[in-house]
Amino acid sequence: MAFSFFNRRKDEPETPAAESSPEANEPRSLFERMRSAVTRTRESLSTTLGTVVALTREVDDASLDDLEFALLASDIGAPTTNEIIGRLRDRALRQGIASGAELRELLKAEILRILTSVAKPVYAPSNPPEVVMMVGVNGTGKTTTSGKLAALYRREGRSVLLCAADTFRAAAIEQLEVWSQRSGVDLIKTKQGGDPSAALFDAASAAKARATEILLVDTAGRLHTKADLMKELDKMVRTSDKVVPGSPHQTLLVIDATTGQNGLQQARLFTEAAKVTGIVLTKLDGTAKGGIVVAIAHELGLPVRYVGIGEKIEDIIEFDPVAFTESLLG
Ligand SMILES: Nc1nc2c(ncn2[C@@H]2O[C@H](COP(=O)(O)OP(=O)(O)OP(=O)(O)O)[C@@H](O)[C@H]2O)c(=O)[nH]1
Repeated sequence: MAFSFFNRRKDEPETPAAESSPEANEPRSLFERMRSAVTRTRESLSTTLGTVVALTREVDDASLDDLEFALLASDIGAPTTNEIIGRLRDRALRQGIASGAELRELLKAEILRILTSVAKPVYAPSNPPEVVMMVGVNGTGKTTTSGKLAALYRREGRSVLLCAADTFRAAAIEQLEVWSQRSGVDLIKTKQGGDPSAALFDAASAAKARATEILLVDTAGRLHTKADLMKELDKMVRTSDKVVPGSPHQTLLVIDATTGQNGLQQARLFTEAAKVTGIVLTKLDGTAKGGIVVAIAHELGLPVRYVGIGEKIEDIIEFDPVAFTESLLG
């Protein structure tokens, strides 16, 4: 289990919370940060779950119906909820589960099973750079995630380069420039309205020449239905492969957790059009729809790699199925 600690760099801006509370300056464990990120989902789940799995309550059809309702309310979605409830019903009958506490443990095991079944290790290529592209619809947090990841990898001691290939949105390049300064990571860019593949060509060539370990590519927001923008994405992939054969090594689809089932639907259509290797789920901090993590794993078969838990530079954590499940139901 990767319960790692993250420290704020000295030159990063402090938050108002950090100024007012001495504990806020202490590095928090991944588990604590995950637990705080899913607070709203946990609270919403536990209102119903609390009564369903109260120690004394018997496991019957009515309690399973209540549980089904609680799971749907957290945006786990109908197909995933049905699968979980079906398996819980079987096991409750087979194993003679009589108490809510045991049912809670079974539920945790089911969620963990779904999340770990899609977890895959990421292997860096033998020759740098590893090219990682951020893709997704508008406003999900691609630029912010690129900046946060640049800082995270830097803190881990890896060399990083940023590429501003979102030449579409007016402020995207300037926004990434700010993240580049904050994280101390160089940025390769072109002008607004320029060809994103040209920026990527330059960035991949520079990363190769400098033997930079990771090249993070921020791309423009696009819908899978916009044929011209999807063609542009194809061109970027081909360009990347030409400069660094076999790349991009990772294509991370950035999804906004607050959009819940809508985000899942967008993701489904997006994965059909682009070769997505993993998910970054942003804005988990502001939503009671954290169950979407489980739906993504079950319905898309894709691992969630990172979750965004706020707007600050350190507000990103590597997704850990055990930490997530314990935070939600522990
Ligand atoms: N609370 C919270 N806000 C976030 C998180 N990630 C991103 N945001 C905010 O979401 C908004 C959109 O983020 P951007 O990074 O600009 O989104 P984008 O995907 O690059 O946008 P386009 O280029 O238009 O597609 C910004 O206000 C971010 O601060 C997160 O994990 N939590």
